[in-house]
Amino acid sequence: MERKNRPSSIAMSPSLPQPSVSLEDNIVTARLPSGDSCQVYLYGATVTSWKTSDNNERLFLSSAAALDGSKPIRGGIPIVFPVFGPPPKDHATGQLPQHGFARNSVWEYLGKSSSESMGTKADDSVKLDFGLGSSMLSEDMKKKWPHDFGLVYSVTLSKGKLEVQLHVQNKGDKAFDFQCLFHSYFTVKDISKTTVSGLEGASYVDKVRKAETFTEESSDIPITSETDRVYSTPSVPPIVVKEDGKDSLVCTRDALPDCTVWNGWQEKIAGMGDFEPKDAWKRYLCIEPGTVSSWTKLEAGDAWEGSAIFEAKL
Ligand SMILES: O=P(O)(O)OC[C@H]1O[C@H](O)[C@H](O)[C@@H](O)[C@@H]1O
Repeated sequence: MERKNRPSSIAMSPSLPQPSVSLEDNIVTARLPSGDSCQVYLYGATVTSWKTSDNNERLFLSSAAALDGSKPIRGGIPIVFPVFGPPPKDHATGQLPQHGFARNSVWEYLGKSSSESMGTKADDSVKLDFGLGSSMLSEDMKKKWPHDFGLVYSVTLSKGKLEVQLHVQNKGDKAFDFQCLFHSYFTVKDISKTTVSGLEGASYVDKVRKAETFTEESSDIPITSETDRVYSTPSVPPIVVKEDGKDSLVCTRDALPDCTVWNGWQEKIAGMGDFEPKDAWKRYLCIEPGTVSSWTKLEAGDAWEGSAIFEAKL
């Protein structure tokens, strides 16, 4: 029957492109309408891929990286927590593995949120949250670091940018000390044409020169041999990687006063079983923002947050 005064159909606005997020085989993949994408393994909550809309892979991942949970992933952005490097034997972290347990624990995917578009424009960023708590550690690890803690790691992908943020909560009744760092491996086209600026005047511990402390004099540091330095830059200026004299990556930091600059060079990389191809030392540079030159003390019930934003320029 034909209805009188039939309401006219409501005009629908064409649906706007949204970020897509999937969880498959313990890997979270996010893609923006702009074409930017990232991939995060629940193992270590390690970001293993960050591609900008030009389809350029910004992170270096070794082709021999163990991706089966048998050891930390070589490449991408492993998370260092609660200790950087070999743990000092006389410290509460003394029994833990190199760089702690966060990079070789299985994290939980807590979900995604995207920027509010209010239906007026396409969402242009997506935030992925991952959690790790004391109850998720192996019995062995719990014994080695018997603290009640909660970590929330957020990875935010937006056009040309990747933000990583770590929230640390002390859920126990005793204070604990920690260090943390984002051990980011970036791709570079040619290490011999790569420099790092933003560190002039900073003091650094040079692990290649007997772990002695120096002051950086160069405004544009060339990487010409094995480099393994922990810079302390309390005023957190942006750190800029330049390729062929042009800015290729800018790293801005919040509450992360230190930054390691690492390239193992030919000989060191030759001895690393999970680093392939062997000539890839020419095509990667680790820029690792963190807080590692001293301990951060977290009182019972307190929380701490640190973050870094990586912006692709080229
Ligand atoms: O082999 P890993 O435990 O992953 O450590 C890889 C590198 O991490 C940091 O950058 C350290 O400063 C280096 O000394 C170390 O070689």
